[in-house]
Amino acid sequence: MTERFDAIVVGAGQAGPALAGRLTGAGIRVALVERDRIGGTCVNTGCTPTKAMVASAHAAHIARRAADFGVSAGSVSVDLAAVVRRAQDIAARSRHNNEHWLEGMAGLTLIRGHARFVAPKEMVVGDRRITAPRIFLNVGGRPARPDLTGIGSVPTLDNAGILALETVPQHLVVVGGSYIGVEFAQMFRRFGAAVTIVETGPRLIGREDEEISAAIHAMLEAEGVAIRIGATCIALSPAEGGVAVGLDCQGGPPKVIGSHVLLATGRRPNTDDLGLEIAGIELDAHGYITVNDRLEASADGIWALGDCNGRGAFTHTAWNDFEIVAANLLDGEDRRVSQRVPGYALYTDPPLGRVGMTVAQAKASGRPLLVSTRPMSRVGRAIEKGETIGLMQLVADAETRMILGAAILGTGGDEAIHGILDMMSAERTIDELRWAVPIHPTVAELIPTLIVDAQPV
Ligand SMILES: Cc1cc2nc3c(=O)[nH]c(=O)nc-3n(C[C@H](O)[C@H](O)[C@H](O)COP(=O)(O)OP(=O)(O)OC[C@H]3O[C@@H](n4cnc5c(N)ncnc54)[C@H](O)[C@@H]3O)c2cc1C
Ligand SMILES: NC(=O)c1ccc[n+]([C@@H]2O[C@H](COP(=O)([O-])OP(=O)(O)OC[C@H]3O[C@@H](n4cnc5c(N)ncnc54)[C@H](O)[C@@H]3O)[C@@H](O)[C@H]2O)c1
Repeated sequence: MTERFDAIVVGAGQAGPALAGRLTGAGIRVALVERDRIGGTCVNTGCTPTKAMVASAHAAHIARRAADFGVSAGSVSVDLAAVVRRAQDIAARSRHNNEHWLEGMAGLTLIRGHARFVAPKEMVVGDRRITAPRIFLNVGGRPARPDLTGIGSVPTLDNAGILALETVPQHLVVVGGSYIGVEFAQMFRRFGAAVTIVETGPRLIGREDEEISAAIHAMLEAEGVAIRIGATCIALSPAEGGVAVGLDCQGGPPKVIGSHVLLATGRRPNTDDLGLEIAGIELDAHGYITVNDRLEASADGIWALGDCNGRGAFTHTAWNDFEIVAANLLDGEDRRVSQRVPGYALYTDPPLGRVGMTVAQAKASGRPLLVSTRPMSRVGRAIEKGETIGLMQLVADAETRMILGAAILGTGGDEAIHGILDMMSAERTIDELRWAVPIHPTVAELIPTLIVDAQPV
């Protein structure tokens, strides 16, 4: 027998549960289907445990640097099992809070299992058949597994597997020098592992401006991370003491031997096992569900939210997708994903806070620009904290005076960037931001100075 609901939500990651909450609150009967752990990637194997581990790595780093601050801390050692336990406990608390909330949600039927379309508005989950006039897909993504020669012949780690390690690897080879790769590389170096990053591109985190990539490269090298850029991992094979990582590279040895290998070569959407073709739901060339500006898919009555729609790759973008869909359906609003000012942080230490365009993107747009850059070594708060690595940079349109983008790589950069992100969201000009009176001593207090110092490009 087919069970009828007013709405089906597939995936209890970052958008699904919140949407279920709003829908049930409006008297809509919802089936929420989750095949794995409530909370999805962010809570279980992404943001939450990794940022908890970044905090442990920071503690080890500061303890080693204690003498710089006139403090004696003795010798520093890291108990990885305790680090991981702490991170897993924090993730479990978050997951349990979510589970508790969903289990008590009036009007919600929580179904455990893998959902798949069998007709345009009908899905099967195990031996249950469910149908609803509206279906919301929040199915997220998973690590891409590159097609490397010999990949099946050796053990490899991904962002989930690495959270199960109990001892510090002797030598961790990180394949992929982008967001996931550099966060894990720095933290495992600080836990005491030898670390080598192997990156195909000519620089780390290639989507950022060259100055940012260069500063992060220098910071990691200064901590002892070996970096092989312009080196593509093409093969993996067993070697004495671990894994041989075969490289196609211009310079340097064609092989790196590590005790462990982390694959951080990107993510792919969970859209290949949903039966989307049966429902007439179109995908783009990379497997993301095609959506319009209101996050409606190509088939009537279907929405796609979060990482699976390719319009964002972050927890806050998944959450904003929920806000857009809920506001449009329940509050009579006309919210669109194109209204979102894109921002994110990379949690190296110090972190990179980013919003809007890079300087390279702004230059490519052909506008007249104002650009301003300040090294963190000229920021009082950073000097006082003994953390002067990094820089802050802002780019604005010289004619309209609108801020186009900014980066703050430095202590507190993930927080300070909001001073600019909020002004961009409110569509205010640099002239208005210039007259803010920020608090001293902070990193954000230099934002008006950045504006005063901006030069035409
Ligand atoms: C290591 C790492 C660190 C990260 N750090 C950050 C960070 O610091 N900040 C940040 O903003 N983002 C970060 N991200 C990205 C962030 O985790 C994702 O953008 C976010 O989780 C996306 O949420 P989502 O709801 O779209 O998908 P997910 O959280 O992936 O949730 C999708 C859910 O759908 C379920 N599902 C899939 N298919 C089906 C099906 N057919 N039937 C039933 N259930 C199904 C899955 O089991 C999963 O629970 C990180 C990611 C990784 C991997
Ligand atoms: N702080 C955050 O918000 C945060 C942190 C981690 C991850 N994430 C999310 O996770 C997503 C995925 O991150 P990611 O870093 O895995 O992917 P990515 O797509 O950003 O980068 C993958 C990197 O791997 C390299 N690569 C691919 N194949 C290779 C090979 N064979 N040899 C060497 N290098 C190779 C690519 O050149 C690229 O630099 C990000 O887009 C981001 O949204 C966010």
